[in-house]
Amino acid sequence: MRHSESSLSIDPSSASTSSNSNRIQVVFKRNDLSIKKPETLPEYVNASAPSELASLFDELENLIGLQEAKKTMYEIYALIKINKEREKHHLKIEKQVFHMVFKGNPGTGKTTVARLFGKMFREMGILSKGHLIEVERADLVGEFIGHTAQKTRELVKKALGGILFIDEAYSLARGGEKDFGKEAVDCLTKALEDSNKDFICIIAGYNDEMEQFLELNPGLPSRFPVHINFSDYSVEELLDIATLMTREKDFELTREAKEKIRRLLTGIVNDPFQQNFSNARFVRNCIEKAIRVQAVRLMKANELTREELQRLRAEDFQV
Ligand SMILES: Nc1ncnc2c1ncn2[C@@H]1O[C@H](COP(=O)(O)OP(=O)(O)OP(=O)(O)O)[C@@H](O)[C@H]1O
Repeated sequence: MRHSESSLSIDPSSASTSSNSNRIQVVFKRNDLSIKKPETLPEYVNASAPSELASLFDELENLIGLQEAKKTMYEIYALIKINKEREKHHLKIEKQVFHMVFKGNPGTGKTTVARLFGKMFREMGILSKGHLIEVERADLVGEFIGHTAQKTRELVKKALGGILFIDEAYSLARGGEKDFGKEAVDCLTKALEDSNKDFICIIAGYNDEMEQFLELNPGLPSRFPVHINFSDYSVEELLDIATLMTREKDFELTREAKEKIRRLLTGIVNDPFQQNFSNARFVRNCIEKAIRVQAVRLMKANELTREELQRLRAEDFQV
């Protein structure tokens, strides 16, 4: 991860002209913070979701960007509602499978959304518990014959009632035919076959590698019918995330601090040699570091006002 500003930085105003530019933008006010948010929450969700679910929809809606994830959840909610109506009229209801593929770069919100989806599925009656079991290759793959199947089965059991989230799922395909990763995939495929099982499996990772992973076993693509792309955030979205994160921690960014972060992000996002940029996680790390730097600065101050304790200044962002 690069922490230095790039010499290739461009006019910040052009940084926001991403693929998101044709979305409807409204100014969303929560407390006293103004963040531009796309207007997406359909009226039917507002009107019909019970309170616990409505507050989870709010939580989803308040996440910056993530349009595909939001749209998918609105569709699933509508489907569940309409199925209930069909039931009343004795019409057939096709049971849909909600195992999903989350495709996107690091820090684009995949785990955050998976955790929230779990709770929302619980409230919608799709899952009984809604918890998230997050695993990676080492959790699934064993060291001797039979060990992998046992480990995988145990994790599926733990995930019952909730979500089994497999991060960097393609690493299961890393070792080829002889690797125990293949055994894990086969075992998982079998668990997914049982559509009555009360759990949802989400596999996550980078775009291309996920496509290759799905080709590994002919049974896999049809078992993961829901695909969600997690795009890299634009500079404006990352700045909105920075504002949200600081607010949630009871801090605030001065105008100069925001400009400094904007310049830094513009440099990184437009750097053609930039690799492994971790999107919102990079922003979180920057803010956490700035909070430490601010603490040292404040230790030298004569007087500590409430405002100064909250204020993150440009000089606190030492990159
Ligand atoms: N849209 C968003 N709004 C606010 N915060 C976000 C958003 N997306 C991500 N974050 C924050 O960024 C951090 C990284 O997010 P998360 O772990 O969900 O990403 P990820 O895609 O699962 O990353 P990885 O693939 O590297 O595991 C978390 O602290 C999360 O709270």
